[in-house]
Amino acid sequence: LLTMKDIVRDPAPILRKKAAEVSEIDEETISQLKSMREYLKNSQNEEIAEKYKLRSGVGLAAPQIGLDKRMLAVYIENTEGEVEYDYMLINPKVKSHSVAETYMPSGEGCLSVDENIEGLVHRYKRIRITATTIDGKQLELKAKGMLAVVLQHEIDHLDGIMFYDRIDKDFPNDPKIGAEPLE
Ligand SMILES: CC(C)(C)[C@H](NC(=O)Nc1cc(F)cc(F)c1)C(=O)N(CC(=O)NO)CC1CCCC1
Ligand SMILES: [Zn+2]
Repeated sequence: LLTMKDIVRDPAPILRKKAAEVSEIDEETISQLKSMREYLKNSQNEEIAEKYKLRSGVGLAAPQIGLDKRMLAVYIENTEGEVEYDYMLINPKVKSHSVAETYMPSGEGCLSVDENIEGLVHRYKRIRITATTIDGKQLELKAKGMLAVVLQHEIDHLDGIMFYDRIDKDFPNDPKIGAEPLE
């Protein structure tokens, strides 16, 4: 069971590395990716999160648990506890994206960053990605809104990019022209 002690904190070299492509989807890779998804699911369950002191997460990239592998998990429940997004992606790749940008109005955080860093992180409003799933199938995913933001944040982790790298140093809280806040 993954807990907060398994989550690598900034600054750590692995968080600044370009993660390696997953060449073979073996049993170990599948179980590692499942444990990442399980962390997110557990962290959104009140009793389990409380019991194991888990920070409630919506996405997790393999380097954040010390794995040099290009894979990520996204798990988002809505307020009624219904699953909205549930993905385990291997070798994800952004194939195209909108010109339009969006941002989380309250800024972003990160499970690997303990302090709050203020400022807007601009992301593409819509993205089209391809990835491989744990059953070895190719998947194409068109994402917008929250899912697009989470996927971009996690794919950045696979490229050694932290959310705060994308905050404007001079005008951190200024929305870019034409960017719409995530509703
Ligand atoms: C770091 C943390 C604050 C825990 C963040 N959670 C989060 O943003 N939850 C959230 C946001 C909403 F807008 C509405 C809602 F219902 C819940 C998160 O899990 N991550 C995952 C992470 O660190 N992955 O590496 C950071 C998010 C910032 C933008 C996308 C992922
Ligand atoms: Zn993060």
